Amino acid sequence: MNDMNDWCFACGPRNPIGLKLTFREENDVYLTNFTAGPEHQGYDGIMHGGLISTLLDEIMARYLYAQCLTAVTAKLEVRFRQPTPIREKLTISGWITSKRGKMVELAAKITLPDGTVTAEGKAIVAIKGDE
Ligand SMILES: CCCCCCCCCCCC(=O)SCCNC(=O)CCNC(=O)[C@H](O)C(C)(C)COP(=O)(O)OP(=O)(O)OC[C@H]1O[C@@H](n2cnc3c(N)ncnc32)[C@H](O)[C@@H]1OP(=O)(O)O
Repeated sequence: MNDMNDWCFACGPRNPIGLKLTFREENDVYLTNFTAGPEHQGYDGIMHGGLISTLLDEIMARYLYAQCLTAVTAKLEVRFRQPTPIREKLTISGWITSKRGKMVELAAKITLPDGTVTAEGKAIVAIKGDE
């Protein structure tokens, strides 16, 4: 882990075009909030699917980083359940579902203020050694 991690697109405080996510943990669930703007949309008013995937990827892989593990996403699956609107406060949550050696399986979701789930993710995240 080094200072260049400060440039992480999703959470790096130094990245001028990054999302600058900040995180918290509650009852073994890792959480962040994000409100997308027009610069994050694909179709008018709808968040770009690639960035939705980024939010889900980040909440899962970074949960392990927060546990002082160097972790990289080995597989990411996204289910876009319904359009994710811009200008609404999103809650992104992630949690561990199983561990198999150095591979950790996690799940995640994006929720609107009214509780609607717009997207779900599953990931296999690999714990890297000190090599
Ligand atoms: C403020 C600062 C913040 C700092 C920022 C912190 C947050 C960052 C969050 C961003 C997260 C990302 O996007 S990370 C960036 C995107 N991801 C990457 O770049 C990862 C690229 N891929 C890799 O490096 C590699 O493929 C690995 C490490 C994932 C796996 O390679 P490896 O270690 O050589 O392992 P390998 O021999 O291939 O496989 C070992 C065993 O794992 C299994 N295995 C391997 N891959 C998979 C897979 N996808 N799904 C299932 N199983 C798999 C194999 O079957 C094998 O089992 P067996 O047959 O032996 O039983």
